[in-house]
Amino acid sequence: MKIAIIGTGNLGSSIAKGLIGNKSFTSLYLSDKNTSAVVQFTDEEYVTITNYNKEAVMNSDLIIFALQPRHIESVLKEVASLITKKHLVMSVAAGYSLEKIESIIGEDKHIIRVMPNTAISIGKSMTCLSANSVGEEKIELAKTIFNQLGTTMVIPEEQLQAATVICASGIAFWMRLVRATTQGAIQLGFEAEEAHQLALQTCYGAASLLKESGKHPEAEIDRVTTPSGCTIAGLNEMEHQGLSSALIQGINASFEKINQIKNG
Ligand SMILES: NC(=O)C1=CN([C@@H]2O[C@H](COP(=O)(O)OP(=O)(O)OC[C@H]3O[C@@H](n4cnc5c(N)ncnc54)[C@H](OP(=O)(O)O)[C@@H]3O)[C@@H](O)[C@H]2O)C=CC1
Ligand SMILES: O=C(O)[C@@H]1CCC=N1
Repeated sequence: MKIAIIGTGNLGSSIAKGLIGNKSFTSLYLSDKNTSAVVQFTDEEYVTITNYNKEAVMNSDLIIFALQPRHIESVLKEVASLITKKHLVMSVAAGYSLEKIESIIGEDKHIIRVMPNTAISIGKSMTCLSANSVGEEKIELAKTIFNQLGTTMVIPEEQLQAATVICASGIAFWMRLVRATTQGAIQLGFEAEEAHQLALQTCYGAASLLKESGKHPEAEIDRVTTPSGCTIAGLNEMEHQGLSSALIQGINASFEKINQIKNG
């Protein structure tokens, strides 16, 4: 498959890294005003780095627009005349609807909104997908591509904002929890690097345990909380301080914000 990524910033370069790691393309165009985030891929086979969005579109079948909401409209207009019914167009822009994309490139085009997270660079993204009606024909192809870079879920477009908060912003929320645990461990006497390793492997173990056992988190928590022990003392204090409530309120604030993000 001939793929182009237009916009190679934080997410575009992460998608590029994941695709290159998988060698899942016949050619890959990486196009940006400033290509510094992908200069490391200059010598990769079948990869072309360019400043010309039109060149990338003309040489590709699948075009992934990885631009900020305030930039995507002008870039879509720039390349609209080159996009045909043969192309599959994907957008990762948060809050930028299928309807808006259709209004620029035409509703007869295959369009899929894709919401990955930065773990796509290492093939561990949770990626949500929503297609326009024509794009439904290509949803299996999209799943095949992104299943190689993690796990996918096809959802209605109305849920894509919520999925962005839980999965795309969510990776930052989890990282903050790892960081806070590290800070706690340092206070208990570990060196910073040791503290980081302890927090990270424990977080990885918790996620892996839930994934592999299929159990509810509380069932696993019950196996850890010795009666009158230190775990329940810590958990209850965290809840007295509002841990679950803070997380849920943060998720709600993030959701309110994403619903305000417009293309401007
Ligand atoms: N970062 C993340 O984890 C996630 C981001 N998203 C969404 O992905 C999109 C991209 O986010 P992110 O990668 O963080 O943003 P970045 O700003 O890091 O990347 C966007 C890139 O597009 C470039 N660009 C701007 N205008 C043009 C143009 N006319 N032609 C070519 N390239 C251009 C920017 O260049 P310059 O900097 O010079 O303007 C920049 O390098 C956003 O819509 C965001 O909502 C979705 C999920 C996760
Ligand atoms: O913070 C943002 O707005 C973007 C969308 C999700 C992740 N980054």
